[in-house]
Amino acid sequence: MHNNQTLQTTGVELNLTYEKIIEDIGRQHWSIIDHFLPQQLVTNLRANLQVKHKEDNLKKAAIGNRTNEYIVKNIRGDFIQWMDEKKAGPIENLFFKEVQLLIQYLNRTCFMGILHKEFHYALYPQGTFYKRHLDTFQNDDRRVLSMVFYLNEANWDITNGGDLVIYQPIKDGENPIHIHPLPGRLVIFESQVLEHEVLPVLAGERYSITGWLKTR
Ligand SMILES: O=C(O)CCC(=O)C(=O)O
Ligand SMILES: [Fe+2]
Repeated sequence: MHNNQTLQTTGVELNLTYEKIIEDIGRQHWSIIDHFLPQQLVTNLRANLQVKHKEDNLKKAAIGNRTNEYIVKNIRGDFIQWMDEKKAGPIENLFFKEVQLLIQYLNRTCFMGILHKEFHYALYPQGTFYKRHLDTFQNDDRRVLSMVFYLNEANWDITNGGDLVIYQPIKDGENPIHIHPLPGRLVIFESQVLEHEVLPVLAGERYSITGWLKTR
């Protein structure tokens, strides 16, 4: 998407993690980065989510946009809470700082024009899933990149299920990519291009933060 000349003229310091994301997305529309967030931050964000759950502050996720929502249990079964950056505490501030650094890099090196972001915590109890969908179906064509940060316990076992499946279009058909929701892992993909689903959680509780980088 750019060359070193661009990097020099924009005065951005080369960052290999961000470069990998840009390169992966250019080639295949998605990227996986393990240990994107520091481990302690993952632990603290998970604790935040568990407290919200315990205090009954999570709401059943809905389909539709934020002003016109309806709950359809056979499409998605997760519980969510939108994050409010203005009310963020120290832990969430660290999270938003990490996201902002990536946005700055994308805007300066690839001129992606990302102006907004929105994130929510998500908890999938055992037995829940999110059927195949496109993230821009919710009347939101401003979503450019989808990001999912997995916050599962360190001992999360892949037999717990809850894999994210990304349906990568190929020449004659599609190639399903199975991604385990391992703690500390970030998955980032093009919201307008890739259909995906969350397979049923077979055991345990699946924790994450999901969000979107948006234009306009
Ligand atoms: O949690 C995941 O792996 C994906 C969630 C998702 O697709 C969504 O919230 O739109
Ligand atoms: Fe999605």
